[in-house]
Amino acid sequence: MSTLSSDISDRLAGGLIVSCQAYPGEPMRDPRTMAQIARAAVIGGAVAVRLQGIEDIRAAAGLDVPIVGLWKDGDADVFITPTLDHARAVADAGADVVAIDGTRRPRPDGLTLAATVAGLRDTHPRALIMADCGSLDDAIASEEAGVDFLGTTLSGYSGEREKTVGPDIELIQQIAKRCTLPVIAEGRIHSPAHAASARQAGAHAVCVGTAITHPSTITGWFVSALADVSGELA
Ligand SMILES: CC(=O)N[C@H](C=O)[C@@H](O)[C@H](O)[C@H](O)COP(=O)(O)O
Repeated sequence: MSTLSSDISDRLAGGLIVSCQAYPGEPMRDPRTMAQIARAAVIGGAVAVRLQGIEDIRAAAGLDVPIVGLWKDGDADVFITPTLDHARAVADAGADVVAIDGTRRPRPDGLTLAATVAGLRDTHPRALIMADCGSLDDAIASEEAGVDFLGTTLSGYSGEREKTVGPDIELIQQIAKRCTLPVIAEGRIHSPAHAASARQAGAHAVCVGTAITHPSTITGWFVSALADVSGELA
């Protein structure tokens, strides 16, 4: 592990990364809004923030925590920072850690994951790389490809694993046991208890998005709980 990588890894250790994302067409889809949410998360104790899109990453510059940046683009299966050009643009925008698709699926630019990692290292040696994986085999391949962090982001979304209710604790355990790199647990961590379980399962850090930064979904959780009670009372 390089000095740079171990510095950031130390800052993330045991901590919470907050993913601040609004989806196309949503009212909060605005870089200034996302930067404000990111600042609020830092005040709450986040050790890093995860931001989607070049403008959102730029808008969050100057925060006192590392930025994990990604760029969701395209209609292909591989859409999280899908190509080397996307990865370079995310690094140029100011991300300390570039999150890229870490699955073994074909990438839109035809490069392998290893070639993508090597290409980014060539032009942006200071950028660290997080592989967003969907399975243990993805994580093993990503580690071999030379990334810095292994995320469970795509578990339940890449076709290799069931979409668990809550985090995929089994996958976190499998990766932590089999791989050497730090694991970032991400995906459907919907409560502090989920976050604690992910950490206990071997995660180096835990990334939460929806449950902190997506008010429409959170509102929906409350609305359906009330609807369930109304059904029982009827
Ligand atoms: C699968 C995919 O596209 N995941 C994205 C990755 O950046 C985001 O939409 C998620 O919100 C993020 O991973 C955090 O997960 P959760 O929102 O479940 O806490």
